[in-house]
Amino acid sequence: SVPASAQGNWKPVADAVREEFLWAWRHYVDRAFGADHIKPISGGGEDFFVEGHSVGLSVVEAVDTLWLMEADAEVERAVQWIIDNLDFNIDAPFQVFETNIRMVGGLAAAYHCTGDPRLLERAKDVADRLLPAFTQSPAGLPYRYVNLATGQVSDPETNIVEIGTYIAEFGVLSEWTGDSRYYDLAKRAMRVAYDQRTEIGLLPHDINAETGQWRNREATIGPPGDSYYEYLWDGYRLFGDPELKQWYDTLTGAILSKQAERRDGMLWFPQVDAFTGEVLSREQSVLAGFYAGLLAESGRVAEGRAYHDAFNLVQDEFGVIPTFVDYSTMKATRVDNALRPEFADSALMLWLATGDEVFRERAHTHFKNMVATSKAKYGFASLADVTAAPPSQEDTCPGYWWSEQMKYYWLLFSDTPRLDYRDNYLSTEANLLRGARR
Ligand SMILES: O=C1NC[C@H](CO)[C@@H](O)[C@@H]1O
Ligand SMILES: [Ca+2]
Repeated sequence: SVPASAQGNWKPVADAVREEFLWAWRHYVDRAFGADHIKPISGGGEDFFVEGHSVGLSVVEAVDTLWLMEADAEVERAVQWIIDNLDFNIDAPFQVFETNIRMVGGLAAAYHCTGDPRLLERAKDVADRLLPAFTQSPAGLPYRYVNLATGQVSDPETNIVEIGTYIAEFGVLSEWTGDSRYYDLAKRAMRVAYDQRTEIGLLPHDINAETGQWRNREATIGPPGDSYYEYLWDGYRLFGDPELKQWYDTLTGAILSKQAERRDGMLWFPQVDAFTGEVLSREQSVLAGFYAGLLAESGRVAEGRAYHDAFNLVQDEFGVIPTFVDYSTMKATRVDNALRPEFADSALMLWLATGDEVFRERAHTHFKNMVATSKAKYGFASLADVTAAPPSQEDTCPGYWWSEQMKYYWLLFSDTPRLDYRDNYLSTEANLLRGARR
């Protein structure tokens, strides 16, 4: 039959995405409801943040996706679980960065979609429990862990992602509660890193939360550098802060001139020494794929296209993009892939920026290959080896699967009336913080 795209009719693909999501959701509800993760091969549940202390991560990550898919009875079930069970008074250290993008962001998105003030209360509650990580730090850079019950902080050996990926979630909390503390603490941490950019305008990625001193020399747009840059632009996009735009433009100018490498019309971003610009590694993390979308969103459309072209070459080569590929050899240097969503993330951003059908085609391939390789008895499984025939699965499904790629596919193919396609914002965890149309 004629492929959906040739008909210009993506509805069958949108229906397939929704069907797969609800199939996986029903198994999660039946077998692991309230667990952070389902184990999709055995049907069990597992904790993500702290052993023995699940906080319903997959429920919180799924709410806005269910809402956008108009699965309103399931939204109701998820919200009821949160109201009845979610209590953050847990005497254990939680990772500040992961708790913010997943739990603060997930609850904020659930509030944005449903308007239920009890969800905003819980987003504020868990954010307030993260604040000691910021306020206890002499340099204003958050420690990596905080005990949600006692406020005890730990681990200053951090990186620019974990000190710099808060302004979207903290910023909407400030906007929605009228308390500017959240925004101010998030921005202050970003400023510390920016003010220490090197003479060639690049940032190393590791930093000490107590002294503010750099802990390494390597610069990367992949982890653990990626969402620091993403949130500079996002803070400007969401709140119009011209200083954040100026920091983003300055650093992006340096990255494009000192950290980009062109090969056969494609663009790559090697790891380089932040002080000298010397190339240290040509390995590309699958997570770096988000950067193609960020470049396009922030007006560097040609560069965004060229970087997505590069990752599309990798997708064509491997079917599912390996966690690390060395682009000088096109060999996988890490063969697993934990259901990583970044290629689909940037496909959506590039489609929104250009309207070019090629990005829907690429995301369609990403979806088909995911179903073909990750589908297991009770849900979708991370892959241990994408180069094996067939690719081997792991008995785990990451929380971001419920928030990210299934939402990206749905928004790409469904033309849902529940999203303002012209003015919206998805966080780095794809939490919808602007653009829900109730
Ligand atoms: O920013 C992020 N980094 C890692 C995960 C997806 O790979 C997810 O938590 C989020 O997209
Ligand atoms: Ca992300």
